[in-house]
Amino acid sequence: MTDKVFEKAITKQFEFDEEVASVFDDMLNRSVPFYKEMQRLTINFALNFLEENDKVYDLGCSTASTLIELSKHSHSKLDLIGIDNSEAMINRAKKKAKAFGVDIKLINDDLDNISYENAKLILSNYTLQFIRPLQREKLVKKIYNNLRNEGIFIFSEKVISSNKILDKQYIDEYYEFKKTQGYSEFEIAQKREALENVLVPYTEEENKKMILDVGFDHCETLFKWVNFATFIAIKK
Ligand SMILES: C[S@@+](CC[C@H](N)C(=O)[O-])C[C@H]1O[C@@H](n2cnc3c(N)ncnc32)[C@H](O)[C@@H]1O
Ligand SMILES: O=C(O)C(=O)C[C@]1(C(=O)O)C=C[C@@H](O)C=C1
Repeated sequence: MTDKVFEKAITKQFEFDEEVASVFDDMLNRSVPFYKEMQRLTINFALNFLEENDKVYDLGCSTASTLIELSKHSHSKLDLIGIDNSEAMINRAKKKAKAFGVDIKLINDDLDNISYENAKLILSNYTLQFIRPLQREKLVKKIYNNLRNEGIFIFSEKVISSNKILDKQYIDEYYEFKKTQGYSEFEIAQKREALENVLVPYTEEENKKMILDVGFDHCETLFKWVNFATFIAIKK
């Protein structure tokens, strides 16, 4: 279904509710530049590190697109677990996984309430940005603690620039992208307002610092388009 969520005047902050979930795959494809390429890279790099029966968690899995693609491309049997606190997203994820014949454990809960023990790989694309900064640091520490030695964390985030002039250019460039995807200036402005204080982006450097501060041995940028970045972090 096509995303028309912000064609009408907004009455509340952005939420991953039934209305958003029903158009989410289209929303993400049209709102995140190179989303499909980012997903392809996430999967290819993930597969380099995975072996038979490894445990893989997707934190904020939404409709389970990434886990379904990972499963389709893996030659080994993997233990796939997706977590999302939006019931509407998890319901869609369950239907999609069934339709694709993919075995994924899908859990409708807050990321705080679940242990990701013994994970070889943790994925989290465009989810940390929705976690309050204090909680975010705690969650990243938990991710580190739950990963096995030599475990991998791949995550993507909307990012800002610490340079005010460049940051304004980032935003302008991103809104130009949204226009090319068929969003009107009204829809863009409405969504911007709805996301205010809900999506809290860090700079690329702040993201890397947060990762290294909790103990990861290595963190680097795998992919970046202006204000969207994908990172890979390795635990020793
Ligand atoms: C932008 S979407 C993620 C997109 C998805 N990773 C993908 O690539 O298709 C963010 C997701 O995180 C979920 N989320 C946000 N905060 C959460 C929390 N505290 N616990 C669990 N899920 C959360 C939302 O419900 C939403 O589905
Ligand atoms: O920042 C925006 O305007 C976006 O649309 C980005 C973004 C994201 O990065 O998650 C925000 C909410 C939706 O989940 C889809 C895309």
